[in-house]
Amino acid sequence: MEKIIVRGGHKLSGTVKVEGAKNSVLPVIAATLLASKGKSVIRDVPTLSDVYTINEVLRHLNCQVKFENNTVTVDASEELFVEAPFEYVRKMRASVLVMGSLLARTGKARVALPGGCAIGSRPIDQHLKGFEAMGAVVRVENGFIEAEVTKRLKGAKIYLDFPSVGATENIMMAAALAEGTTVLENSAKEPEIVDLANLINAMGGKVVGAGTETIRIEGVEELHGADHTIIPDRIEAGTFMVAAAITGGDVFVQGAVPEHMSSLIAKLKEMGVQITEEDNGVRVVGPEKLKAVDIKTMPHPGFPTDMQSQMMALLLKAEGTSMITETVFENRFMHVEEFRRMNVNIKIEGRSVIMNGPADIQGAEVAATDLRAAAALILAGLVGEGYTRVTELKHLDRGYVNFHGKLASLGADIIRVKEEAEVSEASSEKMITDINA
Ligand SMILES: CC(=O)N[C@H]1[C@@H](OP(=O)(O)OP(=O)(O)OC[C@H]2O[C@@H](n3ccc(=O)[nH]c3=O)[C@H](O)[C@@H]2O)O[C@H](CO)[C@@H](O)[C@@H]1O
Ligand SMILES: C=C(OP(=O)(O)O)C(=O)O
Repeated sequence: MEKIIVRGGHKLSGTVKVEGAKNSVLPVIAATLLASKGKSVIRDVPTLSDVYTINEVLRHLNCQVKFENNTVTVDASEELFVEAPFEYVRKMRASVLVMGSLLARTGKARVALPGGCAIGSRPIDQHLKGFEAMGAVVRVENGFIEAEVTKRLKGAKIYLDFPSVGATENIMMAAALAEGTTVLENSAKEPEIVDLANLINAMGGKVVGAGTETIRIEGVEELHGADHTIIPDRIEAGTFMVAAAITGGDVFVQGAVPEHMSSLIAKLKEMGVQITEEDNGVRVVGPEKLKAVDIKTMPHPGFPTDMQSQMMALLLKAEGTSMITETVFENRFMHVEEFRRMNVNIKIEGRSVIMNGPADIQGAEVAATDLRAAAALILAGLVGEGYTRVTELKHLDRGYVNFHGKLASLGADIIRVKEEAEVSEASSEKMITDINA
């Protein structure tokens, strides 16, 4: 098992470059299934375990997929298979995003039931409601969801009960090849939705209104491959902005798009963090003292749930009482228990947590409970007294490329080692002196 070891107390400075967005690339690769002609070339693809998983899903569905130099090339022109088995869906819930494209292309899709995960039960009823409205018959049998349509999907008017990101994406993909027009109301407005719509349009599709709450998709007979570059990852960018802020550092986050992060920028400014929008990125300067604020996660453009745990790390160091309310997922506070090992006092009250800072964070052995929790624990470790050792890095690798390496390049005292070879594999000169302290 691997672990990341971080020793707190270093201000970060320098430039860090943001990767392509994980939450964009997964639906975009799923959408390449829609192309019955030509190859799709997807650029700025991060080397994340989730990307390898979605590529495997496509290969399993009879596509040819190449991944080199941050570019994924997909040829989906052969007849497609229709089943995404449990082994992939278990690894990554976003595998369910192939369902809309498969159903539209082949008239059938079989996807293993995704089940819950550490952050909540995560049902997909809104995805299925959309497919049914377009004429599909949906069954759940033997642990699989099966959707089938006798002829072609038909455009429909669909209202989502909640602006679900995945449901908006899956329905958009299905509607792209349906007969007639689909109007999707109360759709998600995340930048990743706009990125997916841009790809579908580049493939010959007709999607308007992505990024607003009403999306109109006029179905076309056929789509072709396209060349598309993924937008920068606003959550990775936000995580490095918090890293700069928490250490009182000065970091340029290259590639960060401020318009994608207005709620985060507003909250960081309220806390006293200096943020300057520059050409091709944002510069973040952390203050001597951080101010406490309250945060409520919401669908975009509200505060992103995917930044909730990282903000919790930052608010632990703020002066005064802060409250975070999580409204998107019902169980996204698993990291609180791990933070408590670091000598901090966090109270959970229903869907909110309350903190009274600044905390005297102490290094500890902690385990990542999910992807963003992994990042948050490392962020806390950057300002902890002594060493923090973070395990369960499979979560981190789903969403961050070389996280420890990027932090080290900004001056953090951090290494990644095999657990049993903690000392011999340590590469940091600074840390190796008393790594077992
Ligand atoms: C790969 C990807 O892009 N993942 C992101 C996507 O996940 P994902 O697409 O799964 O998130 P959704 O927006 O669909 O889910 C938000 C909430 O709606 C509920 N829900 C969703 C669909 C449904 O049919 N029924 C239902 O009840 C979910 O359980 C959850 O409580 O958006 C989330 C919310 O911004 C982010 O945290 C994830 O990082
Ligand atoms: C929850 C997340 O991702 P996923 O939906 O892929 O689990 C995330 O990116 O924080």
